[in-house]
Amino acid sequence: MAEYSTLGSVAVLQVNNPPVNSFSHHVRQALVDGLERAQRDPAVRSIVIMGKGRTFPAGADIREFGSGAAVKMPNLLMVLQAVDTCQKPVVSAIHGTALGGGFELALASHYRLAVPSARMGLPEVHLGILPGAGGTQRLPRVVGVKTAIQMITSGQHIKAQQALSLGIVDKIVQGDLLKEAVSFARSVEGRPVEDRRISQKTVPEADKVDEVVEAARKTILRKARGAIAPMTCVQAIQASVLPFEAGMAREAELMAFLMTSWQAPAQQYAFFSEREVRRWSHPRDKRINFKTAKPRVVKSVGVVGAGTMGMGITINLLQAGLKVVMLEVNKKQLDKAVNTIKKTLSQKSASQKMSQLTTAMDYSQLRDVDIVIEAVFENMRLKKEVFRKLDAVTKPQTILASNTSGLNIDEIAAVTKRPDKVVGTHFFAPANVMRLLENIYGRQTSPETVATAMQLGVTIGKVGVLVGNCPGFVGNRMLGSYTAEAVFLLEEGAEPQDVDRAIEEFGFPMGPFRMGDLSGTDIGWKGRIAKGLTTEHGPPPATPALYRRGNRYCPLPDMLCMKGRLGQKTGAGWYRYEPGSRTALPDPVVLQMIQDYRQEHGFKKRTISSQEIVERCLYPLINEGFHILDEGIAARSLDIDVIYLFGYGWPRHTGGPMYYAERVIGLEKLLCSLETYSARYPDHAHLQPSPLLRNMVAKGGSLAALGTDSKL
Ligand SMILES: CC(C)(COP(=O)(O)OP(=O)(O)OC[C@H]1O[C@@H](n2cnc3c(N)ncnc32)[C@H](O)[C@@H]1OP(=O)(O)O)[C@@H](O)C(=O)NCCC(=O)NCCSC(=O)C[C@@H](O)CCCCCCCCCCCCC(=O)O
Ligand SMILES: NC(=O)c1ccc[n+]([C@@H]2O[C@H](COP(=O)([O-])OP(=O)(O)OC[C@H]3O[C@@H](n4cnc5c(N)ncnc54)[C@H](O)[C@@H]3O)[C@@H](O)[C@H]2O)c1
Repeated sequence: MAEYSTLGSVAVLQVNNPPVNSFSHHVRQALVDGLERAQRDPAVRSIVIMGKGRTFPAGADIREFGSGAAVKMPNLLMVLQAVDTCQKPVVSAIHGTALGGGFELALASHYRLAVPSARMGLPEVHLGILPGAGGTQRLPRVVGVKTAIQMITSGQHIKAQQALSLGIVDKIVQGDLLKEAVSFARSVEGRPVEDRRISQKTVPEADKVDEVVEAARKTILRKARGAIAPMTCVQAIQASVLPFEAGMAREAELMAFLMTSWQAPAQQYAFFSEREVRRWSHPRDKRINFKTAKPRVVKSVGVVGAGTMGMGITINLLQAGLKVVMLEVNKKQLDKAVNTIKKTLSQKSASQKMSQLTTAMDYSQLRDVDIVIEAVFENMRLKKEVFRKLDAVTKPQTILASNTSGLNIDEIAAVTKRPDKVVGTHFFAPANVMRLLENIYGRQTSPETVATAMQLGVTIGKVGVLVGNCPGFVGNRMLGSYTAEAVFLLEEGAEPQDVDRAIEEFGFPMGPFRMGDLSGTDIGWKGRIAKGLTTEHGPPPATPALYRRGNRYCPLPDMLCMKGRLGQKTGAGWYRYEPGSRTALPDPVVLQMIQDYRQEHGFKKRTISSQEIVERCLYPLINEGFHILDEGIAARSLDIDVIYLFGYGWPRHTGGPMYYAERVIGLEKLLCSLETYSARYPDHAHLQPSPLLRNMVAKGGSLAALGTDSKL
């Protein structure tokens, strides 16, 4: 609702709809009623609108979309029209976050005040829509088309001070917001409101709009990669040079187009799923769930191994204000890590944050930490050795976590006397940037240990997802079938750039081969050597070239590594790189290597369409997701989607692999395609449809109903 009160001549409308004061139908109704009442009351000479509790309204109530409630009268457009055309000055007083429709309400008001900590913006693009309550028409009238495009297509929040410099906010007020807003409202009473209406202004430098739009179009099309909302936002902004009513009509038309697209519900699902993963639970052990399991307090963390991951994890922990003891066996590496950490921490707080860091080469220095995160080489023998040491030196209550990318957590836990306190905390590179934290419980991990790992994720600003233990866990296990199929496509005729292009057009920031070059082609190679699938010099003796343990195997990635082509770090991988450049250039050497290989093994080169590339790479990945759900490794399909959205660059506008499978491809079609491909390639095990997928197609039922994500 919106609470109505008066303070002398000022009517105050306080939106009260926790948690974020979104514009649910009852709020809209109360605002319209409140405005009418204030208009009617001769004693009222000005109006203040603000949010109660933590924030100014954060926009439309997203849960109303698709339910019919968003269009129930009065809709948000009508509320804002009432504000804009009000004959008495309306002042929006902003604290917290004025987002989407909330910010649009502020723009429809005649004056805007903000506290210094307030932030504002139009993040609708992340929900697959546009600011459809006049945001695309009013914002350019204040800041110009260029800045409006930048703000709206990025969805970025700006701070109060920046809003002031852009002319969005009239004044930043210190102290009590209500008191300040009422005093400001009194000061403008009796002044004409006509020239305060943004809707009546014209867009600055309107004659340059087409030029600005054309420049923006190129960048956006390159960045948006299949998402339709960003460019549609630009089209709406372009219409802001028209008379206001005509621009609003264009905005409404484009909003309707987006609202009825398949991408908007996918992005809204992604928004809620990101939040839903906080309500984690073990699919079978009732004690392990977010409601009852209590975390231990973590103030200090040990990080073992100061390589790529240990360094990133340490930066992340320091940024969150935690104390860190970083241990490394190699002194040179330790010094290098300290230097990198210092450089990465922001100048302003570097020295304070660095004072929280202790470096160590002796394990006994870890004795007092609350949790240790191990990030040494991916080698089971070494991990066991490290965990034995950690078990011996740390306090009995210290939690021992491993950042392994996929080794068995139970096997690691078994070498300690505290298997209940052992957990997987799988960070993604670069660990201080990537938002995902895949937390893995083992057979004996206690509820308290799981809760502590999940809470640590919250403390350090990660999106934490809880999963079970299996080789590769959820993310890397699914990725295995994707990368395997990508190299099979090379055998048949595709070139690395064909595969990458198709996957990037689908929406990934990078295809599998460019990605491989970035992370280092030797990561997978070392893993395959450790598993005995290959050796540094080729296949193990007496091994058929194209099979391993009865499964189809493509040795091309091993051959690449044997040539010393380890990716960007060696200047050559699947592509070649000019010195100092990260641009992937197709390399005739690699293409010849692939061609020779095809000839040697009797593969006939054929042209492979982008559609086949996408299906052959993504369908087995999704199929593995079904196996994972079937085994209870992921509790819900949304957990898998969030892992892929935040850890693997899966395009957000498709909702994530499982959402995409069910709502965009359709399970029946997915099954049918997998059946076709597995009939064509009977020895590609990952193309065999999962029993769960078959079952769901046969019996019906939704992915959401398998888990607890019934709210979505
Ligand atoms: C606000 C935040 C920054 C707060 O972050 P914080 O981390 O503090 O908290 P959480 O993110 O955890 O959120 C807490 C809690 O609140 C839920 N929530 C947040 N925002 C909303 C919201 N806007 N609506 C509903 N629920 C919300 C969140 O899910 C959490 O609850 P949970 O149970 O999940 O844990 C941060 O939350 C944030 O960034 N929020 C989103 C802000 C945003 O994106 N705002 C824009 C919303 S869209 C909008 O405003 C559209 C308008 O521009 C235009 C509307 C025009 C309408 C025109 C007429 C109708 C035409 C439409 C046709 C419809 C078709 C149809 O329906 O059929
Ligand atoms: N690099 C990635 O992209 C990535 C992503 C996710 C997870 N991981 C996992 O993180 C772990 C670390 O990977 P990385 O890429 O940071 O490796 P890295 O080779 O960059 O660093 C490992 C560090 O561990 C140190 N070390 C070795 N033995 C040690 C010991 N006994 N005690 C203390 N330090 C020791 C090494 O000197 C080295 O600096 C691995 O398990 C890996 O699978 C890596």
